[in-house]
Amino acid sequence: GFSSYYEQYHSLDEIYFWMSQMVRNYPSFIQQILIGPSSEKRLIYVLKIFKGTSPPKGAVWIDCGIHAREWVSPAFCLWFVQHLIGTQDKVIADIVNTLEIYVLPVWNVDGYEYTWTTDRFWRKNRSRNKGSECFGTDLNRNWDVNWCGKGASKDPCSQIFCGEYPESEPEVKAVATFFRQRLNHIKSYISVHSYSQMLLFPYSYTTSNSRDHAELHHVAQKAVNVLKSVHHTSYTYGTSAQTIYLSTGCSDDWAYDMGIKYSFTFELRDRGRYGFLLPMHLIKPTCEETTAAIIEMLYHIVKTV
Ligand SMILES: NCCCCC[C@@H](C[SeH])C(=O)O
Ligand SMILES: [Zn+2]
Ligand SMILES: [Zn+2]
Repeated sequence: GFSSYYEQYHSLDEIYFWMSQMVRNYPSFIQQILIGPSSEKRLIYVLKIFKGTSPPKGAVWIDCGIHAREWVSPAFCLWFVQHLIGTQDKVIADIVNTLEIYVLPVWNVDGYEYTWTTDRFWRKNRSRNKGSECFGTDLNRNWDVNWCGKGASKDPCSQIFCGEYPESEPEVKAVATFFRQRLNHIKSYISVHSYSQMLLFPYSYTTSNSRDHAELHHVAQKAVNVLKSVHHTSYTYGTSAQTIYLSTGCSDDWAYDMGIKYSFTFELRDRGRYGFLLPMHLIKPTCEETTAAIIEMLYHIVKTV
């Protein structure tokens, strides 16, 4: 049937144009924030969405496209922004009138472009590695939290190369700086990946539970139940190390240890039938169920501020 703009994958240039159009069409609700350059000097933009008339009580952060080949992730961020702006839903109104929503539609801009031009299965960024023919660092292993321990690699040719040192990558430095400038303002960190159908929360670097395990487990359980109610999609959920694998230098563990309690990572559809090549016709159901889950989480969070 008719496939709208939001049921297709879009190139980096199309997404830059989309961002400029959203800011032009909704200047009172959406602002574009330049957070820094990528290693190939492309620009990384965050959209800030807020509809409140009184000052916000806090902010939440959602990033997409940290891993280049996970195309449904940026597709979700575009869908989610459109949904926040386009619906009159009371729950959403409550959220966007109370919290600022920061959305980073494509984090790994160089890698994403590379998957459109050269290698559909590229994961890392495209920075040069000294003394190696291999390019790229895994932006989800480059954070200053148990950096380069188990579940990361010091081999520049590895898909999980941790980088030369913590925050060595401009894409990571840009987001880390953004967070350090807003630490007590940002209440939640949500990172959107694919694929596996999982909702994960700290820790990745240890199988131990965090001090907020009970609450994070409760929020994840409710979110997964809401997600399932939309199209019967089953998700597993739990701490990363207990649910998927041990990994160090991850963005969500870093955010949590910086004091951002509500720190989550989504692995969207599917479970391997299509994997990273999720067909266009599955973008809509995937985004509908994920939006419902995240709205449920934000509704929980907005009641705590
Ligand atoms: N700490 C992040 C949750 C566990 C790993 C997530 C996946 C997404 Se592709 C990874 O970065 O390997
Ligand atoms: Zn990923
Ligand atoms: Zn993944």
